[in-house]
Amino acid sequence: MQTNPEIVLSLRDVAVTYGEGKNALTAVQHVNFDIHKGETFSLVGESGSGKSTIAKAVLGIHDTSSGVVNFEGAQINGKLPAKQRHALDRKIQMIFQDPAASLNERATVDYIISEGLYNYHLYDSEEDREKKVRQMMAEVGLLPEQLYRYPHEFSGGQRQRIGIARALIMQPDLVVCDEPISALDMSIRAQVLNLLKKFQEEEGLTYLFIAHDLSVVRYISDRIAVIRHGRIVEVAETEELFTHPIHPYTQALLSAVPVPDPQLAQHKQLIVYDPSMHHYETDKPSLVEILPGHFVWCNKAEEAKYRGELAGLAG
Ligand SMILES: Nc1ncnc2c1ncn2[C@@H]1O[C@H](COP(=O)(O)OP(=O)(O)OP(=O)(O)O)[C@@H](O)[C@H]1O
Repeated sequence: MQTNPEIVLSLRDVAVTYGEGKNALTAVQHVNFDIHKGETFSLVGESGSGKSTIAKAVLGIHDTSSGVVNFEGAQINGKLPAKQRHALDRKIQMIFQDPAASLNERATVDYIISEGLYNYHLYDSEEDREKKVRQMMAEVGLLPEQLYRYPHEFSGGQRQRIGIARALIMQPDLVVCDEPISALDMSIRAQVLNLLKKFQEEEGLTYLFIAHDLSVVRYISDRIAVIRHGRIVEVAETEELFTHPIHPYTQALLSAVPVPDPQLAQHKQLIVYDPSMHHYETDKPSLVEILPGHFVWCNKAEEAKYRGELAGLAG
């Protein structure tokens, strides 16, 4: 791992609230993480845990109620000048969960993939634009004769390829992938994941990846943040998280999927979930670095317990 990687995105103590007054719901709070250039950072958690809310805060679709979102060194939450917003909307692209719902059914593939190029005048001539679109189509595995077809003429997997082409033709610095394969048939999920991986390797792309499927997250991610009830409870590099899940919630989440990993199975037997650990009255919990690069949301007593368990494991 690089010692001083470039940080593309950073969130500091971010909270997002929906609604107002007595109907207000704080969907996420105390969200802290950095994403480095070229990495895939994933948010994993159950439905309703706040994954998409974090994505919306990053994309500026929903305001934050507190905290700071920094992108390439500049703060991007709160009210931004129109020019800065416009520039950001090109640099941060999104790949959606449901390719059927996210594509304009009345537009041809040519138009859908070109739309960002039109909006940002990213071509020299009509010939240049078409060349860019055809090149992008080839890269995502679509055929030249499909250029003037409409989304309904494609399968789910092909539609997601159109969605990927539409996002990546903008040469973004960050791509937010919100459950990009969960609406697809099992048989084509790996193809689409591999396509995303291929682009990352070729272009050095940075991904904020959202999923609830742990095997997908394990396959695609460099680092993972586990979200529960709107808070990050654990952050670590992928294999570290899967071999040493520390927070009881992460352990519970991981034990719900069959992972053929003896080390993990052994670890699961050693740590027993103790509900008394969730008494937060004694002192305020925070995200504590329990192992290098491995953070867990805990208070002092829990921290001591986790460190004790790890020492026990090591000894
Ligand atoms: N527009 C909204 N208005 C009010 N509450 C909302 C809104 N969007 C989300 N929420 C609430 O915020 C919380 C977090 O939702 P969010 O969609 O971020 O979760 P998620 O982890 O992405 O879930 P899923 O995996 O189902 O997409 C939930 O309690 C949800 O009901």
